[in-house]
Amino acid sequence: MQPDANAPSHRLARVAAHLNPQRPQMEEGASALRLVVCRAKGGAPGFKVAILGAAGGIGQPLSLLMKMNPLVSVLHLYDVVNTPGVTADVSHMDTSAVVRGFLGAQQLDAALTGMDLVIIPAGLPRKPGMTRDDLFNKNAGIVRTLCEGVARCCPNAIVNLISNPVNSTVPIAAEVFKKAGTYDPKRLLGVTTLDVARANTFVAEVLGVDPRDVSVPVVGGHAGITILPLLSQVTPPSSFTQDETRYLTDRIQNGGTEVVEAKAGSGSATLSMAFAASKFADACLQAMRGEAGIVECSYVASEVTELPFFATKVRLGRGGAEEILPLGPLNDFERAGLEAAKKELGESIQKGIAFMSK
Ligand SMILES: NC(=O)C1=CN([C@@H]2O[C@H](COP(=O)(O)OP(=O)(O)OC[C@H]3O[C@@H](n4cnc5c(N)ncnc54)[C@H](O)[C@@H]3O)[C@@H](O)[C@H]2O)C=CC1
Ligand SMILES: O=C([O-])CC(=O)C(=O)O
Repeated sequence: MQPDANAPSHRLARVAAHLNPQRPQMEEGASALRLVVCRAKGGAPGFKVAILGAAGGIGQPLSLLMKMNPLVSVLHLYDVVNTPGVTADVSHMDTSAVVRGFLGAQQLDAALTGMDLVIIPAGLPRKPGMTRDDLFNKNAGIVRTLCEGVARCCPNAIVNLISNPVNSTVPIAAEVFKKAGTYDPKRLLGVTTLDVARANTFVAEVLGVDPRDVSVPVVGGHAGITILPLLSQVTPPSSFTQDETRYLTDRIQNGGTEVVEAKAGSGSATLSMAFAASKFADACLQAMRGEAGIVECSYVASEVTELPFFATKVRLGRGGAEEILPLGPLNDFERAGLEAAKKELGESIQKGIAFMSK
């Protein structure tokens, strides 16, 4: 007969295991331990999600938002600093996900083992005057190390990669997974949802409508002119003057810089990014659960252009980006933008691939 983990004799042991899940021993017997592990591993319905860089500007509000997501049963928070505090704090929210913290490189594997979805906002943010590419030297190595951990410990997980420069870090992650023999292009998704959120917001402002009623496809990549909003494909169908098109395109392409300058040296977008990352992760989780018809923009391995990676709308499914949707009809302004975007994007992709062949 199964022992009852809720029996008074076992209750405190179960709580203790939650407080310190790395604890190798349980005082109250192995049978209770098995039950605890069963529940903590997702005995409750839901997915196991890890956030790498969880103590950062994005990581903290993203941890909060993922703790609120009913599709999450287990939430692992990993960083090289401050995870005990963030974990203690978030774990007091009375939502169902079980939260565990992991600190430092020696706990990376424990953080990743068994995860279904890994969200990566680890790495340096910009300061005024920097481009995203200026982050390459620091963040390329961080992304490589973390993705090596994913390949080792949860090779079937879906990865949502946020760390900049996304145009190069996604190709780096792909090379890591190829080297490890675990690469499935469908499972590696660069997060460009903030570009879409900004596009929806700025277009709604111009149209004088609620941003929740607006949907703007944003394609290409995630830096400057590689961010290409397709204003000709806005829903609800809308037309814009030339001035409006130039204003909107420029504002969407430079939305990140707008925040970096406003924060004046204290970082880049964190709150809107956590919101966007949580929206994208939720879309992935819903698709992983079998929900049909979920379409989001994402920077993925793609054959839509001659470049190996490109952001377009993708249809999400149980296995990640199951269908890459075409660009659709572009107007002259967008076609010119596409050519400029492809040139810069191609160089950023090559830089990522070259980093991994050193
Ligand atoms: N894809 C997108 O749309 C966006 C991407 N970003 C990027 O997200 C990244 C994070 O931004 P913030 O959270 O504002 O920066 P932050 O500096 O506030 O936080 C980064 C966190 O990463 C951690 N970290 C550093 N090395 C690590 C490692 N090896 N393993 C695990 N954690 C590590 C740091 O300890 C820190 O807690 C930046 O690269 C930024 O450019 C930011 C906004 C939007
Ligand atoms: O601009 C930055 O450095 C951060 C980012 O990617 C964004 O806000 O879109």
